[in-house]
Amino acid sequence: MLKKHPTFPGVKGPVVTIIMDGIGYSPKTFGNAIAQAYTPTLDRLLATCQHTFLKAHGKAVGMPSDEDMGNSEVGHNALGSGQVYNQGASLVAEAIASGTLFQGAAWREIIANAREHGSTLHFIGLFSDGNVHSHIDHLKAMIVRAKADGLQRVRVHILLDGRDVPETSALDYVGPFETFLAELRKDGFDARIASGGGRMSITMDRYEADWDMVERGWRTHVLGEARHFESATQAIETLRAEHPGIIDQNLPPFVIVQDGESIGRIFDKDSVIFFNFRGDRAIEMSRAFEEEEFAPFDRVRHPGVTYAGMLQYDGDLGIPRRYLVSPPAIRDTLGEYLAAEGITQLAISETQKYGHVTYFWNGNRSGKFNETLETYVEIPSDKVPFEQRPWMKSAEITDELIRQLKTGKHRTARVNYANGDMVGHTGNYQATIIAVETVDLALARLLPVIDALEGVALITADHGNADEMYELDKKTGEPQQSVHGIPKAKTSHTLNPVPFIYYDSRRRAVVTNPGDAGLSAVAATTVNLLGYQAPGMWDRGLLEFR
Ligand SMILES: O=C(O)[C@@H](CO)OP(=O)(O)O
Ligand SMILES: [Mn+2]
Ligand SMILES: [Mn+2]
Repeated sequence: MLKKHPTFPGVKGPVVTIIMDGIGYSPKTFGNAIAQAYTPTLDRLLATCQHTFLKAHGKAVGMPSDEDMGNSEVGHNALGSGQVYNQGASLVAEAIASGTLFQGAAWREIIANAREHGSTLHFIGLFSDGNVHSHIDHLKAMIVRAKADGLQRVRVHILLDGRDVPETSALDYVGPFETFLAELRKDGFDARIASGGGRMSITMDRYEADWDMVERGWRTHVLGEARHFESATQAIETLRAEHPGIIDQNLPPFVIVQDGESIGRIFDKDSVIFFNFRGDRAIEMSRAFEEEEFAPFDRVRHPGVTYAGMLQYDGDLGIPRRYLVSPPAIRDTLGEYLAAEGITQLAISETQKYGHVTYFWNGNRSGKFNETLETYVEIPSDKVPFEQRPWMKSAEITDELIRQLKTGKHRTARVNYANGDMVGHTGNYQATIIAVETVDLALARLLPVIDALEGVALITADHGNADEMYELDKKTGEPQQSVHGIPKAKTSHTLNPVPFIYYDSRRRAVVTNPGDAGLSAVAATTVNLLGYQAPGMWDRGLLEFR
């Protein structure tokens, strides 16, 4: 239970946390869609409200190093738990370095199964060093170990990135990886890339936004049904030539063949490792492998394999059953404390970010702590490339959020506006400016309602994205120019901090930041505003009450 705050009785109205996904802060204006956008509301807030900037990347959110950008998983975990845990990226790197990954039951079962049947070990996952969902070094370490453990045959199903790494960098990963595999093959070990495709085209759907993506992935990896190529390099080069301007994340699926036959279909008795450590985009394919009865699409053939995820992706539902590394044991979350205290909570977003404000927010658990106290609202996302609809569902989310707040039922609320991030990931600058303006407009509608209810808004973000729309040169920090002198579009998140704006027309507190506060400070801030002290394991809040 929470202890009462010594001096502050709590605000009367709702405490609303507004997460502007992918809206970080950079003082640079060139290539910064937030600076370029017309944002009268954000400008006014920054001019008139107490605010600070929070760390949203690197060690401040549990990533291995400060070179690692932030992402929605680690960002919402920190926001929703008030704590910083060593995250999947860190835990897997450590488990490989110490060898504990290979001593665990899951790895031993994967190996024993393939050895016993002389079958194939398949790896499926995001093929880059982005460290948001996966890291190619983890994949390489496991292949080396599989060979040392006596396996004969490995097949790798590569999901091309271009979203956490430069937008057309796939060959920078494929080339060296082919050399790496060729080296391992010298004494008879048979390891090859078997299939692949862009991560936004196959396999890595999330929150059941588009099961067709997963079905295409299944047909590609498992059934070997996609366009045939002799090699991944040939596939990528051909598909790029046929789709001018396409970026890696959208490349169509492909299957590698030899003598007209797919070299890597997945059969009964094979072993399969999904090597992403992040869960949202790994859950659906894991379900397709694990579930006996499966409704989302027709699998045609459901091979009986020994399946493992890099981590367990959903702690509530136990997906997948077998996993190589235990996920961070995120406990004592804000949601859990509020539920125990009898405080109502509203979580709302559109499909693309729905799990962010529920599952990630609650420490990677999909259930509620208390059915009657918690209301979760999902507004269905459009199924289009988001540069074509940069406003996404922000108006509908705002309509519903306003309606819900006016019922008076919710003491707390959290909302995620996806625009800055989802449109930022397309690399389309013009559309991203519209995305940011859309969020500004939503704030303009929402804040007066919160004010009228005598509530407070905490306006922040989970990490940057729209704040840097051009790749920056590592040495100079200036935008990289392409051959034509045009800056190179950047699709990934950034290392920038995020704003934290305390919107309270009654100005009941002042913002204090010792200088190094991160996203984990928001949970304590929330309970303080409700009139409670934060539990001891949380990072301290950002407000001092007058
Ligand atoms: O789209 C995603 O999966 C990631 C980028 O890899 O973005 P976010 O962390 O904002 O969800
Ligand atoms: Mn995000
Ligand atoms: Mn993102």
